[in-house]
Amino acid sequence: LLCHHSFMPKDFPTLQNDTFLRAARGEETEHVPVWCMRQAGRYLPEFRESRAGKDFFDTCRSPESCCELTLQPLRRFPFDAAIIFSDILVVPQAMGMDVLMVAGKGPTFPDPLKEPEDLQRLRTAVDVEKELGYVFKAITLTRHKIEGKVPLIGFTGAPWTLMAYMIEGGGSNTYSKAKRWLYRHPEASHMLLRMLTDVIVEYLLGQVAAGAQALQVFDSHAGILGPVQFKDFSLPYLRDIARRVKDKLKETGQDVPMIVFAKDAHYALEDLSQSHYEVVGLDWTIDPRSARERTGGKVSLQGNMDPCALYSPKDRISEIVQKMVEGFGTRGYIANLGHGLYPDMDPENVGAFVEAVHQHSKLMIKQI
Ligand SMILES: Cc1c2[nH]c(c1CCC(=O)O)Cc1[nH]c(c(CCC(=O)O)c1C)Cc1[nH]c(c(CCC(=O)O)c1C)Cc1[nH]c(c(CCC(=O)O)c1C)C2
Repeated sequence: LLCHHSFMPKDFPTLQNDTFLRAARGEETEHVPVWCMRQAGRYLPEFRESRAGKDFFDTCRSPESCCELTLQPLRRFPFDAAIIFSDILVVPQAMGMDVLMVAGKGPTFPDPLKEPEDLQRLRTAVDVEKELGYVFKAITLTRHKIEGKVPLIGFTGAPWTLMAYMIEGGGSNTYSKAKRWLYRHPEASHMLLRMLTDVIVEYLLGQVAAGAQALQVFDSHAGILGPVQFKDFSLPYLRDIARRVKDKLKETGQDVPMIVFAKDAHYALEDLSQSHYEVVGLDWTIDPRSARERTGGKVSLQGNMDPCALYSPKDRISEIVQKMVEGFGTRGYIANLGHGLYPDMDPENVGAFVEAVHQHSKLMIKQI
């Protein structure tokens, strides 16, 4: 990897607001930092306009488009972090699978994995620089264009979540095709999860070399697994990713906070807090105070307002935010939603959410 990326000084602008990075490390801040999953998304009219008539994955392959879409929410709201516009499904593409974005349906694999023999169709040694270099270019460009206003987050899908899409061929209610593999083909499942893990490690290291200042791993479909299957088929790979990325970064003296978001995996909270990630992301089904107790102050927490709370009037949003911040406490806390923004949400209410986090937390921190 070193020889590919040739850690050339990229002369990035100086970071002016490191609140998000300090909170990730559990350090003191003047306010609680806040960002939203899917903050670069369809709830913004300017996003819909930029994306209009263009293929989704063509957009992902254009560093200029990714940069513009990443910056759009920052022009409207004082978010404390940006997340690079891309998608988790670029990794299966890099491994040789076709993925199309079908309007009104979502991501679709025309030829999903059906049986273990299909693993032979996947590229074994993936050259991430060749297959995913466009993401690295987007990150480097965006890191320049963000002008040091806030840190830039890179991300990946977790092995289990990507495996689920590769077998289902798209979204699903039951994920029964993918879960069938876990019960019927455990060895092939582990082989696929290992292949994904290897690509993901290189992919995340490439993102950091390109300029990502934090990394989030999305295990969006963790909740469809129970505690036993999560321990067997997801957790070991999540841990392996953090361990290998961190060990490699240490060699070059880099320290990049990592966030794990295993949606609906409340049963795994204790394990997740001891899986080498600085931050554990939470969905809205977990009570803030009990999340703190169960993670024992070992990690920072991120989350977890129900996205649908954004349908409330603004004064109600402010009350909900206040309770949430009181529940988590202001130290080692990054405010976010429990999942992504939906396309029909009112940008004004997103602004109210961000403002409420800043306002309430500033007051609370002053009183400490
Ligand atoms: C805005 C967007 C994205 N992907 C998709 C869209 C909507 C389609 C469009 O704009 O045309 C399709 C798009 N991509 C995906 C889906 C979900 C499909 C399904 O499961 O039914 C859709 C509609 C798959 C996907 N893609 C992603 C996840 C993990 C997070 C999560 O759980 O929501 C998942 C599961 C990650 C993702 N995806 C995206 C980002 C960057 C923007 C940001 O967050 O601000 C990120 C981080 C961008």
